[in-house]
Amino acid sequence: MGMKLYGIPASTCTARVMACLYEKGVDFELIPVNMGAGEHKQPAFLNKNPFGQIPALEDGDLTLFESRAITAHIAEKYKDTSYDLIRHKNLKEAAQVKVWLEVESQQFNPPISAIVFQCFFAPMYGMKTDQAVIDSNVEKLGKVLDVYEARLAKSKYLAGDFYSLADLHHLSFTHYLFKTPYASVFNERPRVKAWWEDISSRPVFKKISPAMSFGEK
Ligand SMILES: N[C@@H](CCC(=O)N[C@@H](CSO)C(=O)NCC(=O)O)C(=O)O
Repeated sequence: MGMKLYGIPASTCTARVMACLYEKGVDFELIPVNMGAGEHKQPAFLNKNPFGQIPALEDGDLTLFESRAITAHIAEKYKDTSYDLIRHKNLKEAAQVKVWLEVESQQFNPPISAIVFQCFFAPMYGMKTDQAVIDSNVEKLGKVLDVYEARLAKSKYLAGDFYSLADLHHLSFTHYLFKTPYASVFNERPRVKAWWEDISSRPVFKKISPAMSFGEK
């Protein structure tokens, strides 16, 4: 029985897992969760993720949640299949992948998720967009991307001269950022812009990006 991924393709964190599954060529069944009906807060789903958030993954008798833990499991389980996302044969390269995986989660994700929330979810939930929150997080994201700009002067990708899970983890939120008026935070940094164009030109991104939309123009 194949893997079951619970979530929706428009969700950044579900799309992060789908990108990893596609990159590894692993079959899976996507089981939609009806967020509008609050299905993710019902007992059946809370049994899969006690925090009541999508995605969750069932891999045989293993049930996982947290998208980055799920992708790490997939990348490890299928490390000898298709493209090596975690450089498991080279301890130093693998260590750099671990660093930049954390950088995405700890430094990049907080500001970019705040901007995406304000631009997409606040209006959707009938909340007023807080421009001050956007402005401060665009500035914060800019400082993070200044570090990326310097890093990408030394290596083609974040963890080294190889595409890795660390780059892949950036795909879904950045896709949404480019739908906001704040794409300049990427485009005004030439190496970051070139890096984004490179990683978003991979077939995987073409598979996940069409569904990532909340009905915006
Ligand atoms: N750290 C977790 C975040 C999951 C998350 O925010 N999921 C969102 C949808 S993705 O934008 C979600 O389920 N939101 C509904 C809610 O939080 O109630 C992960 O990486 O899996």
